[in-house]
Amino acid sequence: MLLPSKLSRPKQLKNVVSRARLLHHLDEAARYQLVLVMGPAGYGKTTLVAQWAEKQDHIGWFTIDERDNQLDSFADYFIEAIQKATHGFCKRSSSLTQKNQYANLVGLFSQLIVELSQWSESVYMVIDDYHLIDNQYIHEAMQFLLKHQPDNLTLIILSRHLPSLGVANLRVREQLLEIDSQQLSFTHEEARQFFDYRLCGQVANEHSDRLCDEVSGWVTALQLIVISSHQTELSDERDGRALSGIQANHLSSYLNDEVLSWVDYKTRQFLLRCSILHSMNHYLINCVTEEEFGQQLLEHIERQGLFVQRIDDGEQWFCFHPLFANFLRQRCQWEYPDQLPKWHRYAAEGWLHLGYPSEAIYHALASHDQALLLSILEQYGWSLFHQSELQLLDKCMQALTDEQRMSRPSMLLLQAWLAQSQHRAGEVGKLLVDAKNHVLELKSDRELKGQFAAIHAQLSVNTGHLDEALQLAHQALDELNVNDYFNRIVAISVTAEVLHCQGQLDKALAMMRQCEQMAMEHGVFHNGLWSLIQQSEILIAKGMLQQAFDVQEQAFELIEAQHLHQLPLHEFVCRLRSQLLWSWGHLDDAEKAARKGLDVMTHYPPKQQLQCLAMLAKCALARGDLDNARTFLSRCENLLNRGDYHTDWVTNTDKARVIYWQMVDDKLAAQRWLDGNAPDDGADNHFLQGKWRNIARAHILLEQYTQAQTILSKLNECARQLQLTCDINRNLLLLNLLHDKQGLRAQAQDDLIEALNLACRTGFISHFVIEGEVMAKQLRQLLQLDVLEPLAMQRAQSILRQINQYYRHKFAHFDENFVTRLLEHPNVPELIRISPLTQREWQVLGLIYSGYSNEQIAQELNVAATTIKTHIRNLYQKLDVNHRREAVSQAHYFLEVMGYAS
Ligand SMILES: Nc1ncnc2c1ncn2[C@@H]1O[C@H](COP(=O)(O)OP(=O)(O)OP(=O)(O)O)[C@@H](O)[C@H]1O
Repeated sequence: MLLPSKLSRPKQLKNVVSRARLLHHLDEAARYQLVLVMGPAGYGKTTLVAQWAEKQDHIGWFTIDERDNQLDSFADYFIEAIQKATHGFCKRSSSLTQKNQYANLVGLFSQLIVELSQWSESVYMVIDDYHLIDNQYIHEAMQFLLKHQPDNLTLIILSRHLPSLGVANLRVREQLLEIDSQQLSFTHEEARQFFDYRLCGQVANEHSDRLCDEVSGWVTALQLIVISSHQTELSDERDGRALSGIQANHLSSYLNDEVLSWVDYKTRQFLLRCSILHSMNHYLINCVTEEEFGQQLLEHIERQGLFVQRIDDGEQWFCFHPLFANFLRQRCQWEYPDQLPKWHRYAAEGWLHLGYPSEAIYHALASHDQALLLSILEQYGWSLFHQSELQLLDKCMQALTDEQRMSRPSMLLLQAWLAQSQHRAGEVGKLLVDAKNHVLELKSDRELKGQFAAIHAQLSVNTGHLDEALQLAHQALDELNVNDYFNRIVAISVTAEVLHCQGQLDKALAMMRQCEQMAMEHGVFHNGLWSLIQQSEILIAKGMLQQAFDVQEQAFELIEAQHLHQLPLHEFVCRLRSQLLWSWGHLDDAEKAARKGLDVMTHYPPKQQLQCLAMLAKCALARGDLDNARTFLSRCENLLNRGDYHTDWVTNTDKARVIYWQMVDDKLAAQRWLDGNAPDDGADNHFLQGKWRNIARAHILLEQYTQAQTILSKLNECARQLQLTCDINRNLLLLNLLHDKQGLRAQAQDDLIEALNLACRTGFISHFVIEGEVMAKQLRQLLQLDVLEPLAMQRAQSILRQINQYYRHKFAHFDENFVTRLLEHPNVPELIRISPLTQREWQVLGLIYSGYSNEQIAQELNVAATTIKTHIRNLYQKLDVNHRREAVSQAHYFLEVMGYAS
């Protein structure tokens, strides 16, 4: 009695993803003798072929189980499937099987071949799960069939591993069509569709793509993700992130039942041991498994469809499917906890032999063999540092004891540089004290003293101790070996930084270029990147923004070429790029660069996000988007309260805060901030200039004009003396604000004209835009007076355009906050309080005041012109005015009452 289910193709599930690229491939099947669809468990073989089979007329289907290793069972099902495909045409073969009248399978197939060759149509015979066949007679009979089969027959075999069917020969004769696991893997597009069908569009595309990559396109894993998401009852707030974890027990049971329980003891041991390797070649396999023929065993495993993937064209390197590897590693941990350290040690030694220290370290850490770890670090620690393996090295340091580190000055130095490169200044200071107290050689070993002096110099310049930094840098250069390029470059670069801070920009720039050249020549790319960053800063200070942009490009290229993406310095470049783009008014791109900086910092403590968050706040401010600016600034303030920062970091953040307070007229916050701010002496560099400017802006907001005037005059004098062009440009804008507030129109106008002329060199836009309507009003006047040079005029027009685009209608004067305060003001007419304008009407009033026509207002607010007319009619009524001019003067009055218009 034959089971019908084994003879019919599986019913298609609902919502099957149609895989056109593979179906198209299968459409070629008739031209081949054999189609082999091969891939590990659950890769979608059956579903694919069943989907294709749906449209075929003459197709037989035979799903194998273990019992079909018996010849008569195999024969019965095979012939019956052919009968179904040919509508009972092969009567003789069928009768032979029914009566069991054939000597052997080859004999039966001979008869079948004769009968089939008389059938006029193409016929397909699908055999699913062929990997379950281990009877050699069946393989031989199948080979016989393949050799003699008539042209109209195509066998389609689905198997988890390579069947013993003489496939190589068919391949050479171009009689084999293959679909392998790589082709069967779901593409991003297919995975998106898969999730769409099952979770109704709840998974964002990027998330679906990431999941697809994580499971290497293995559809069963995608299925398990969906099942897990149902079971964790995410229905209400089902979101992509919650789907990330496949329930481990589902996956384990699947892999255990479908894969591991089928393999023999030796293979199982081999798999478990190899699983500790994230990638492997024959040498590593032999090391870890202590087998001589590891590679052959692995290839055997690959043929069995045990989730082994080749990862290079040279076919030397393999890895397990990531989920299978995790599963095996977990098993290994449970079953062989005592053996694991030893196996990891073998792996570490193997990787070292092959010259891959970072892989070796990973295994040395897992083996808990500190002696091994130390010896690897002593040999390769510095080269790994220069290759930016900072996090791995940090882990190593944590794994060593204090004594182990103290007794080796080079370890201590390495640890200090690790902390330095990741902005952990406090830790660097502590390590330097430890070195001084505990490292005996430090007193006598000149070279070592020089190395410690170099890092100490770097720490000193970062913490603003310029004299000390300079003295230490000189000491280092004096004591260091001439070949110690890394430390010599540090010492020179510190000297250049000091010069930069002292305002000696040309000298600083030349020295930084020298550092860059040395760094590139000797392959110390961190330092190369650092000197590019510094050059960019100096060029910006000199007002040469385009050159700074080009240097930043070089920095990005270096990051790309030397894979420095994870380095905190990468964030520095992104942030500088963001600042520059912000200055030029390219706010979308500035925002993108800042977000990229945040991405770089994902793996570092949140503290280090401060600068990029401040940049995002500045982008929001330039757009007049106060809500968003507030959100970013709150995050900044949380971070500021939690740690100490470099002055520059605080200054940049404070800049955004003070501008925000100016925009929302928060005098209290400004006063509080001013009270807690102890200013430094001098303003020889852009850090200090920026710090003073923040203070001056706060004074202006608080109407303490004399203090502001004193600060700004000094700042500008110093900036002019040192030719800090960008700072002069910024100072002029603040002077303009101050003079405007003081009613000193002529002076304000002179400041603005000079600022605009300078902006033709610096390219500044946003510095003007953030001053909002006060700036717009003055620019309009200047344009009307026609006193600007052509280039300055163009700049003024672009600034005006941006203020109009981002800012004017959202201008703080007419936002909700402003209106609330206005209505509380005693000088506001009673009529406005009794029948106040709606928020929209205030907005329209703001635009009328800013000189917009009705059509322009309609465009700006994206409504019909007739709607605007209604708003205007209503607001005229509420303000008790009869025409536009009166409305403008009423608006002007409100602004005046609140201290804005002059
Ligand atoms: N095109 C598809 N669309 C949607 N789901 C699919 C698709 N292909 C496969 N699946 C899902 O993946 C699971 C495994 O697929 P399938 O049984 O076809 O794999 P297989 O490679 O034949 O597995 P085995 O090695 O166990 O025979 C199926 O249960 C199905 O839910």
